[in-house]
Amino acid sequence: METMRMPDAQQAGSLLPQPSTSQLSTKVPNGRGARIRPQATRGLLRQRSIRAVVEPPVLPFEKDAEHLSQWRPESWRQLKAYQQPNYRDEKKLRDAVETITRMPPLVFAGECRNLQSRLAKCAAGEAFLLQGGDCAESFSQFSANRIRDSFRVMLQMAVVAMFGGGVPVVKIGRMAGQFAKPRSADLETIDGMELPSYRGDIINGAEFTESARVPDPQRLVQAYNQSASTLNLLRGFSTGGYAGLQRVMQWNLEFMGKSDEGQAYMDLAKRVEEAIQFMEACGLENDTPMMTETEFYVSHECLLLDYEQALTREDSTTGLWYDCSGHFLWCGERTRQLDAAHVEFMRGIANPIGVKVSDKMDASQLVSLIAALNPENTPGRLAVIIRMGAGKLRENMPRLVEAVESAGQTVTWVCDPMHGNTESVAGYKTRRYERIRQEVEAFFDVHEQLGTVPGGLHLEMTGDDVTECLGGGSSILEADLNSRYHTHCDPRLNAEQALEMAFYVASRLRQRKDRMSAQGAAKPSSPVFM
Ligand SMILES: O=C[C@H](O)[C@H](O)COP(=O)(O)O
Ligand SMILES: C=C(OP(=O)(O)O)C(=O)O
Ligand SMILES: [Mn+2]
Repeated sequence: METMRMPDAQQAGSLLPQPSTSQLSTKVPNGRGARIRPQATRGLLRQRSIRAVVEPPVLPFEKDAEHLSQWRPESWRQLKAYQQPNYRDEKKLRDAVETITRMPPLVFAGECRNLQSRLAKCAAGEAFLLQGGDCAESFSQFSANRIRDSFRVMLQMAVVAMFGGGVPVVKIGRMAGQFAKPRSADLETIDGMELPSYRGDIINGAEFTESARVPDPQRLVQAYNQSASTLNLLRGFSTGGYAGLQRVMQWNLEFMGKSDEGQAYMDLAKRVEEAIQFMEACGLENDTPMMTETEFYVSHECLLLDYEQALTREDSTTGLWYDCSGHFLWCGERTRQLDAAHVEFMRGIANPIGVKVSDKMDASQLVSLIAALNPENTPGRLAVIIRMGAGKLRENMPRLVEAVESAGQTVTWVCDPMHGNTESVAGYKTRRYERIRQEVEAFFDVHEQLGTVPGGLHLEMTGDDVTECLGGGSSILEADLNSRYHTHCDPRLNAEQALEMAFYVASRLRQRKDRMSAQGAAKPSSPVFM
């Protein structure tokens, strides 16, 4: 049986920067490493005889096998870690980290490997990733019903995209760990009063009081416990019958039945049900896992490195390190510096990972970052999550995609249409559905023009009937924002808006599939997962 080895308790618990050791022998005294070219990428360029449009990447630290073998869960401590809290009480932090270090992993290495193979299919255009959930999970809004409702909308969206678009959908929740938030500003001012910014419930409280905003290490343990409960319920829903395809009609949420999206969903679900009945008449066994279960993975931003280190365990089967806080971790736009702590941590974990990329990224920088995070160029290992804003994507994404393609790098291209489209309206942080849809449209258009693969969609969304994003079929107006604005950080699509987006994505996936079939290039999708 597969087991996970915990990092040495003393090392994991040691919160002080480790003294320079042989681990990072290529480091030069100023903290930046020797600048050499990555072996893996050079080899690839030779093998595939692809001419790079950018100079081969130059990395701040060596990426050879020896260096990777010297990586430790605490190696990041030697580099600058952005967006970390300043804990006042080191001892309390050490205790909290030690508590989590002794806790069981939340996910297993084998699950992460399965997900990676699914994501490789997304990179190849044989499946599509749907990743969604809260901007910030919270302690106060933690409830079984909320988890169920978000899960249920994800199931509905997946059915729409699969039946409408004709491709398998890989589902990943921003759930069971999505607590830590990077912020643009360290301080927040309200009515002349200045306090430290809210950084997510794993760090401090959202209430605008001095005491709530003090980072509290005990919150790490609470976040771990809540993640464990959330994951437990999600595993129950996924495998206990709730997610069985025969229940496709029953997933419609109460309040959606009356809306246009709810009706469109019911029409589609009816057709799915008929198709299942037809297949049953043909002899399909309806009690196989394919019909009664679903695969559902969890993810969050790999931001709070004390927490991530404490859950990083060595997999006894492969000897690789997995961050067992979630199946998939991503590096945020604000913490993706090549020479800093988050990239150092993430390059050493074997989970499938992602990196957020805005229009600020330049092409050679991206090629270097990809080489650092995926030196073996393993399909499914790395998702590049583009978040540029509807206006900027058409102008800025092509040069990035072209550079990565020319370098022979395989990534899963994912669209986050949320974070580049945030605006402030009537004192609320909001996003317009139309802008979000336009960014998704631009993402599909650019891939179509370049002949590359739109691999997935990353949304901030909820199963609740919130009024946080404007527009969509449900026509949320500016005056509605204060009615059900519940998010602790960024505005989310509500269930109707999310479903509407799924119909749009399905239409683009269908067009793509038809185009590929007409060119004789479509590969049969393997229906091994839903
Ligand atoms: O979720 C992402 C970020 O944490 C969030 O967009 C930051 O918001 P801010 O710009 O208000 O700090
Ligand atoms: C912080 C987030 O995104 P980004 O890093 O793209 O701003 C997020 O996904 O919540
Ligand atoms: Mn967000």
